[in-house]
Amino acid sequence: MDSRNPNSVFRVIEMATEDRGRQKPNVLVTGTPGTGKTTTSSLVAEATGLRHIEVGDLVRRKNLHNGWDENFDCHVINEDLVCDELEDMMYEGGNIVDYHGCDFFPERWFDRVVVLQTNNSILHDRLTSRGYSGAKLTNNIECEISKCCWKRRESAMRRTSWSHYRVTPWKI
Ligand SMILES: Nc1ncnc2c1ncn2[C@@H]1O[C@H](COP(=O)(O)OP(=O)(O)O)[C@@H](O)[C@H]1O
Repeated sequence: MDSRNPNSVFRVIEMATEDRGRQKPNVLVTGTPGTGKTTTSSLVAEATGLRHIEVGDLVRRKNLHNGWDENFDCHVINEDLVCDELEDMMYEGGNIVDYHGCDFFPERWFDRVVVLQTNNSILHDRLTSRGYSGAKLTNNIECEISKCCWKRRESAMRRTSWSHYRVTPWKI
């Protein structure tokens, strides 16, 4: 998917609105860090008026975590606090939730799940330039190669319709 192309952007939303009775759809955008979730979600949100919820940012701003993981250089997310924080917004509908995991979200929240992937060497460069190294870098690249996010979607969101996109990097 070219995330700057309005046709492919709107296709995701059209498919979501068809699926359930909510007035506005809730879409989960998942994939390994660096695959383009935040970039794509914010473009879709801008084009559609849906609310973009970047879960990592929400966790930092609202302290929805159990401290800092020194090994992986990230917060240890408190899944219960995150779900409590999101529940009312998800009930209302009209959200694009952007997170690399999906297995702790209630499946009833979502009308569509979108899994993003990108080329592994591009992903490696993006994560390196983001400062990832050592186990954190290896872990994420291995996760992408073994399609972890895809598999998690399969087991955690098995009844929800879904799309998989290999995001085409735009030329700079
Ligand atoms: N389609 C794209 N083409 C080129 N660069 C992209 C594309 N999507 C994302 N990027 C770049 O890749 C990097 C990671 O994107 P980001 O949206 O932050 O990924 P994620 O949210 O999955 O961690 C950013 O520097 C972003 O500008």
